[in-house]
Amino acid sequence: MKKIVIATQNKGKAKDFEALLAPLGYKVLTLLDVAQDLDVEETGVTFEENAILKAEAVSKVLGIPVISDDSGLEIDALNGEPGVYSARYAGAAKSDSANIDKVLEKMSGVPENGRTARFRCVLAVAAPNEKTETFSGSCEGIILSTPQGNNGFGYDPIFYVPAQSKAMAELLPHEKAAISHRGNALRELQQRMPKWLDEEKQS
Ligand SMILES: O=c1nc[nH]c2c1ncn2[C@H]1C[C@H](O)[C@@H](COP(=O)(O)OP(=O)(O)OP(=O)(O)O)O1
Ligand SMILES: [Mg+2]
Repeated sequence: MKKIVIATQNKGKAKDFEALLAPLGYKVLTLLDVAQDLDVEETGVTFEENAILKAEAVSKVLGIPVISDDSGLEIDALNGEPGVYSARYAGAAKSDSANIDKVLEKMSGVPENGRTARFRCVLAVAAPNEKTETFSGSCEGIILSTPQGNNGFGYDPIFYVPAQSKAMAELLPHEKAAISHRGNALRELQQRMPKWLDEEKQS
């Protein structure tokens, strides 16, 4: 089976990537499997910058091609917050439930037609001696006023997907994969697969 390393410490992302890549015949490994303490500081101010920082740092340390994911939630009523700060919105401890509470508090009193938002995902593909490439995807939704559903991770319980008439956290992994920002970015990557990544398929 082909193996691919995703440069992430996030278990929720790992599950999303498994749902996306297992059907394509890839075994997904993450930093949780191969380099638990490899933590890259996210000093960029855009998803692209942070995705590139993570992919290049991890590819350099491991000496192999990797894909990184930098993603987050943009809420129109909050001028695009939490954006690139989504993981750290309620503090450095990176708590999903504290982040959700902070969003719900800031959005209290905002009527339904003003609760538009989107998830964004930028994937960066880096390899030793190759030019790093990025791919992006988004997914439109509405911020709920109470959490719904137990699947997924992060802000999924407060992100309503009109196209599915469900919260993201109510979708099954393959249903999320079909419509998510991460799925859309990965499909973009597949369309413009860097040759050297395609050739890298390990057995
Ligand atoms: O599908 C998603 N469903 C719900 N929430 C999501 C999703 N995708 C990103 N998000 C939120 C979670 C986290 O608060 C932030 C990502 O931050 P981000 O820095 O990219 O990831 P992270 O620090 O958790 O892991 P890592 O950097 O090791 O990949 O956006
Ligand atoms: Mg991060």
